[in-house]
Amino acid sequence: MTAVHIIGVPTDYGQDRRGVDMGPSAIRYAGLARELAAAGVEVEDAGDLPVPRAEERDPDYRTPSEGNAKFLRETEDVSDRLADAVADTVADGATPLVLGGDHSVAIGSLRGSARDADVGAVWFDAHGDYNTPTTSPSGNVHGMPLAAALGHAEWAGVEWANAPRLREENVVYVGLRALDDTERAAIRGSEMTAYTMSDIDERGITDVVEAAITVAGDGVDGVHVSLDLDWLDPGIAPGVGTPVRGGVTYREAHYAMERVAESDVLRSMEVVEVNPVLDEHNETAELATELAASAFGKRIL
Ligand SMILES: NC(=[NH2+])NCCC[C@H](N)C(=O)O
Ligand SMILES: [Mn+2]
Ligand SMILES: [Mn+2]
Repeated sequence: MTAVHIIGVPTDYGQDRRGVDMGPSAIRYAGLARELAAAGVEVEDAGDLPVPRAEERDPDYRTPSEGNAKFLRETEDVSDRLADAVADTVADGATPLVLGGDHSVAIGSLRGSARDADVGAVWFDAHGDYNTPTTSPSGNVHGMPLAAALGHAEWAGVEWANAPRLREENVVYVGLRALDDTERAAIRGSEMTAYTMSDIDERGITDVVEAAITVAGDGVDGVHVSLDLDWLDPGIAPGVGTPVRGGVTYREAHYAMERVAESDVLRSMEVVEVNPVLDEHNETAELATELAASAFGKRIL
């Protein structure tokens, strides 16, 4: 029986809209533990990592070399603690399910997951999250975690942010549709594999997800799945801070998560960017809960 440990990370340091720190509560309230148990996994809720409120901190405390990256010191602190929690969970033989918070939590998840093993990653997101403190148009670290983990450009050698055993060759995007110009160029120049929404239109979700899991899992010990709720169409997932029209449908999303479960390569997972302040009747949190259950083996029949 798969054991899943839930780790809440109520952080909103990575972007400008308050409320995403309530994501872990909203997802739990939507019945996450019950849904996972129904999917046949043994669930343990490890609670939330303590995260000081952003209002008590100074976003601009940084050295000039850190460029345009807000709350970088706070993000370092959260990432360090999350990396330890994720690595310890994996060492215990369980699968960590990290609840964001914004997508900056991926820095800690990836670093922890790739501490003692080679890992790949599938990034289900509208965005590339491949900015650096100097290329970022917003200064928001939630637009940077993949570049941080891979040590791209100014992120190279930033020890707390790099995932030691994650290689570009094993990183795959699914569902991209909103990239900044410098970010687009960087992704093109990288060894990562990127499937856009057009690829899903053309090839279908079945084909794209199959290919993504194969590439991410090639020659590694396990795969990290990063699920940003803005991957879905905002019509069904309105509770996100940076919505982009033209996302995947309810069934496409479930199918993708069902394939994740079947592939049996999942080492760690995170569900991020649920913002209850922007949500409608908790429907985005409910969707996040359902999708996590599918990723951990919930089946229709
Ligand atoms: N995880 C996210 N929702 N990321 C959105 C990033 C948006 C934009 N590319 C930025 O860097 O600011
Ligand atoms: Mn996104
Ligand atoms: Mn993202």
